[in-house]
Amino acid sequence: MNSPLSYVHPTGDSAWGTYLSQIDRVMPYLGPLARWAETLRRPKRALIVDVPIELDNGTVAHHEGYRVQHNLSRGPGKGGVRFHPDVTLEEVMALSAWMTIKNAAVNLPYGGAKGGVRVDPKRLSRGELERLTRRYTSEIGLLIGPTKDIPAPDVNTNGQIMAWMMDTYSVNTGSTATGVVTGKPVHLGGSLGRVKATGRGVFVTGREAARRIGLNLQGARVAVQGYGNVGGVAAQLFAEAGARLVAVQDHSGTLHREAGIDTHTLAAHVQAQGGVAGFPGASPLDGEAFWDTPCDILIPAALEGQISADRAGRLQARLLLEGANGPTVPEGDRILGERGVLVVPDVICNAGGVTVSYFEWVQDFSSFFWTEDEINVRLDKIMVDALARIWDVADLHRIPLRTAAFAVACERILMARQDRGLYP
Ligand SMILES: NC(=O)C1=CN([C@@H]2O[C@H](COP(=O)(O)OP(=O)(O)OC[C@H]3O[C@@H](n4cnc5c(N)ncnc54)[C@H](OP(=O)(O)O)[C@@H]3O)[C@@H](O)[C@H]2O)C=CC1
Ligand SMILES: O=C(O)CCC(=O)C(=O)O
Repeated sequence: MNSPLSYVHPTGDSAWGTYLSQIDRVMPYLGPLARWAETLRRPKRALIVDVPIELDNGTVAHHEGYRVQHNLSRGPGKGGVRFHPDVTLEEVMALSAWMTIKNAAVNLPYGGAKGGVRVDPKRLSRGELERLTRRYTSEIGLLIGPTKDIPAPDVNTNGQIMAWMMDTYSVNTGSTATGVVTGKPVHLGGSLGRVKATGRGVFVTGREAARRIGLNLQGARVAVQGYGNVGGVAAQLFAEAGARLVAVQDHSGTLHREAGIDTHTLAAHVQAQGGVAGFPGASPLDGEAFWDTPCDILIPAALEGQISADRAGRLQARLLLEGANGPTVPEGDRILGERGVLVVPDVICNAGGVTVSYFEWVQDFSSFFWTEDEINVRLDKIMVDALARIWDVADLHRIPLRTAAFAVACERILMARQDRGLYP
């Protein structure tokens, strides 16, 4: 293929390269729908925006922001917004594509989208963060809307940022548009259960996978990379089920305690100190040694590309639950398969967040709100049923769960593409 667009031929283990290799692997299972598969290799549209803000010291700083709508065949775009100093267009493209696959894998009526701003939010004051969020929202206002594309939290974004996004969009359009973002505070049209939903989904898929391979959660050793929204909640739910957190890592440090780390005290420490480093209830460990820690379940819940070929060859777990998006590079994935490590892939494992985002969006449209129990029961059922369907396809073709999840999702996406046709 001869294309001036660099995204068609990414290099190395970039997130977009990882995604494209996952598409390559699903091709033999698409039958006649393979005719439409090229559409999955190209984002439908990508917007790059300049986000200027006045800093507290009076200077003006410019930040690059993105919103990518990878595919809208099954419904409006849906996916989070990331604030991180390493965010790139190519990374947001990959994250938006994984949203397309994820939303279809759990059968939500959405396409896939994602956004990001290249900024270190930890260096901004609250006022600077609010100005950045509002300006970014206005800039991507061309694309977003309750029936067009609905952002949500991702790394370094939260309910407060969603509240500012909702307010900015509402002011700009002269309406109260609660349905323009999900992951909002509950008193502003948010849903009960959304904050914990991604970690809960990781736990539910992990519980089901463990049951199927005969791994008892009682006493199981869990290692978690990233103790934020996803990793922190998943660790707490596994601990409540009788497992013990033996190792944890974030940017600030790595901790180990064979007898188990108290997940609630650690969460309070992270909240107060900004990271796991210095937590008195465990011993510090060298960062790379995290990947050699004896454990039964490993949960990468930080960023992409963490499980390299080398780490895949060393890690000790029987079960790998991808809380993060894209944590495993293709060669790492191949090695894990050879070593018999069961990988529950991101596109199903961390789909609990977007599932409860969908519940939030539905509740906003009807202005009728559900109880937390109703939400958790429905979430559990959707995750269990989606995993069961993917497991059946994996068994049928003797393929990894990731390829099976892509097969289920791509069939739904490409059927929609085929039936809608190409021309307006
Ligand atoms: N929030 C959601 O609903 C969803 C999130 N996800 C995915 O889950 C992952 C985590 O997101 P979320 O929990 O929301 O983000 P948070 O910002 O809440 O937490 C991210 C965590 O990852 C840690 N981290 C970041 N970089 C590194 C690194 N290089 N090494 C070790 N730890 C690191 C952070 O530590 P530190 O603060 O020290 O940098 C922090 O503990 C992402 O891949 C995200 O896309 C997927 C589905 C939904
Ligand atoms: O809740 C959502 O809409 C999207 C969450 C997200 O960004 C993700 O699943 O990666």
